[in-house]
Amino acid sequence: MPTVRQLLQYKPNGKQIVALTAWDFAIAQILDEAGVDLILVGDSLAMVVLGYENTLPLTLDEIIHHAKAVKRGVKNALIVVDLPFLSYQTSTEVAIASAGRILKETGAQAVKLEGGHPAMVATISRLVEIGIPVMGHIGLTPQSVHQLGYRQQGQTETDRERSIESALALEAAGAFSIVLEHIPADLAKSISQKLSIPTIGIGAGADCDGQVLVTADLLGLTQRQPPFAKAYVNLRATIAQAVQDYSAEVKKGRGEG
Ligand SMILES: Nc1nc(=O)c2c([nH]1)NC[C@@H]1CN(c3ccc(C(=O)N[C@@H](CCC(=O)O)C(=O)O)cc3)CN21
Ligand SMILES: CC(C)C(=O)C(=O)O
Ligand SMILES: [Mg+2]
Repeated sequence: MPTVRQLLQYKPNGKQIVALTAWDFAIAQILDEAGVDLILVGDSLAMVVLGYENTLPLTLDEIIHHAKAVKRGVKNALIVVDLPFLSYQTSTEVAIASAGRILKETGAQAVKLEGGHPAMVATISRLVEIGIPVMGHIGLTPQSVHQLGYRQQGQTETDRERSIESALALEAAGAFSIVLEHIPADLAKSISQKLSIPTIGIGAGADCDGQVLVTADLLGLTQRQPPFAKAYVNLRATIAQAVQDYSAEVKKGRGEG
């Protein structure tokens, strides 16, 4: 079972980190049995599972409910849980209380917080100090959708420099890894080279130290997905076909359901 410490050995050993999101027992069990290194209970579940327009409405209670189910399905992978919008931004004390609830109530080993500005870096430093492993997340931070939209970040020179500064500050604060979302591949490569902790990319090119994807996108369950998300199977079509086959049998009076 990769602990946070073991995961840190991947980069020096030239090993890529395989990460995916999960939101319930069955999905978590399948990913874990397939050998995924890191399972993220991402707040994207607000959109792909709960049908919200963006990730903002998700509550701490809701993500804890899902993270507990995920934990029951996992034997080996490291479990990281997203802190939902406004469960950590208002003060370090609020962040400690929220992250503490996640570790205590779900059994997950780490939390992820969006942003790399000085106040967030200070909060992360305090969380790490009290024993809570933290994953950073910079570039496109979906909890700031009303300011950023879902456009690629890190395009201007100022923005590139700010991203690099944030990444270095997060590493110095003790983050064990950083998600780089929707930034140019050359910027992600340069950040990855500057850091000793592993970067996990999503829409950030191949030159990161690992990759993460929203599992609903990988499975072809989502109707609207980001341009960088690759579906490896079309489960929407597979499920629709199975439901049609079942319906046809029931209507003929030959179904068992
Ligand atoms: N299913 C799913 N997959 C994800 O990867 C994901 C979520 N949901 N929800 C939370 C965020 C939102 N993400 C997104 C969503 C859309 C784009 C997208 O369509 N970007 C376009 C145009 C954006 C615009 O201009 O508004 C692009 O070309 O960058 C990117 C990332 C990534 N995250
Ligand atoms: C896309 C990943 C990094 C995420 O934060 C999520 O799924 O919520
Ligand atoms: Mg998230």
